[in-house]
Amino acid sequence: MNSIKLKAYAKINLGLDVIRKREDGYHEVRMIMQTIGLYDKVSILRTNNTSITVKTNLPYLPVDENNLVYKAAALIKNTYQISQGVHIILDKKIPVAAGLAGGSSDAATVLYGLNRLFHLNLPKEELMALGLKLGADVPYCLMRGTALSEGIGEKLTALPPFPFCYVLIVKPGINVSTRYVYENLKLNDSVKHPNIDAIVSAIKTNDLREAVSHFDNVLETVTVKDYPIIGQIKEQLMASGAITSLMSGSGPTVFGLYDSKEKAERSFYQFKTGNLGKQVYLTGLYQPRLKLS
Ligand SMILES: C[C@](O)(CO)[C@H](O)COP(=O)(O)OP(=O)(O)OC[C@H]1O[C@@H](n2ccc(N)nc2=O)[C@H](O)[C@@H]1O
Ligand SMILES: Nc1ncnc2c1ncn2[C@@H]1O[C@H](COP(=O)(O)OP(=O)(O)OP(=O)(O)O)[C@@H](O)[C@H]1O
Repeated sequence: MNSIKLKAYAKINLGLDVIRKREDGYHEVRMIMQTIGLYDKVSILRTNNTSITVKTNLPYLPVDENNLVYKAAALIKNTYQISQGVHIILDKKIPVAAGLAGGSSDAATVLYGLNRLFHLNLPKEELMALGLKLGADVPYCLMRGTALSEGIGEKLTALPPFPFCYVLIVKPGINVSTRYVYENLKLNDSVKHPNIDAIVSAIKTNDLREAVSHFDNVLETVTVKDYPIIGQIKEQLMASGAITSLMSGSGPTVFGLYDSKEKAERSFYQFKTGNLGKQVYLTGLYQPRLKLS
């Protein structure tokens, strides 16, 4: 096998709680992770030289060692002393710096792809440990589906699939860095912590309404205040008949879940023709896990 073509799926957070700030500056979290059907295409080709080269459809993304796909390839090549080069073609559709783990998923996909392309037969645990060096969301992106994520994102527990819903993704035309949001989070007594255990229990009993009633994201306390457009998008999603709407991760993307295709499509059209969303996608929850040994 000289090349491989893969899909790197985006995630949303159905619940996100921050427990405490650790001594190393990272935060201990408890999150419900969910893969959605929006993906980037990643093609990896073995080459006749020793270098890593990257090509992407987005002119503003780096193609050097600052791109997460480059970092993932370099990590594999250095760790396992692989001299042969690779060319990575990255076709991005997942909005960038959006809270959808686009870069993390691309990196996870390259780890997975190179494991297969170079017949490394690395066990899941080893791939996930490598992934964690690239970003806190990368281990989850190697798992996919519905999961509880703890620690800084590396302690993963698979959950039963969340009941299918249509997902409307709305990213406003603002950029918010993950680091900024965590650094500006104030974990004082007035912060309302979501009941992550209640979401886990409701998922286990397949109770959609009960699960949704506990959805919340503490990082909204930073962004909704700074960027009122996030609150406006949430309001429009709810007014359009969404079961719930929430900011994903550190934002600024907001998602709405729908049990009706018709309502989701009508809302999609409303956002597409309005001025709240710069990037708008209609997709669904995506449940298959990535198969690892
Ligand atoms: C917001 C989420 O996307 C929710 O899934 C993740 O918690 C963030 O995951 P990520 O983007 O893969 O995170 P990284 O690339 O490892 O870290 C970006 C920055 O976010 C902060 N960070 C991230 C994860 C975490 N548990 N605590 C943190 O404080 C750190 O300041 C770090 O410098
Ligand atoms: N392959 C990549 N795709 C997207 N961004 C990348 C990539 N490689 C490096 N980056 C850089 O990483 C930054 C974060 O991008 P990304 O799209 O992963 O954010 P995110 O969706 O907010 O991630 P998360 O949800 O994990 O916090 C961007 O500013 C971008 O320049």
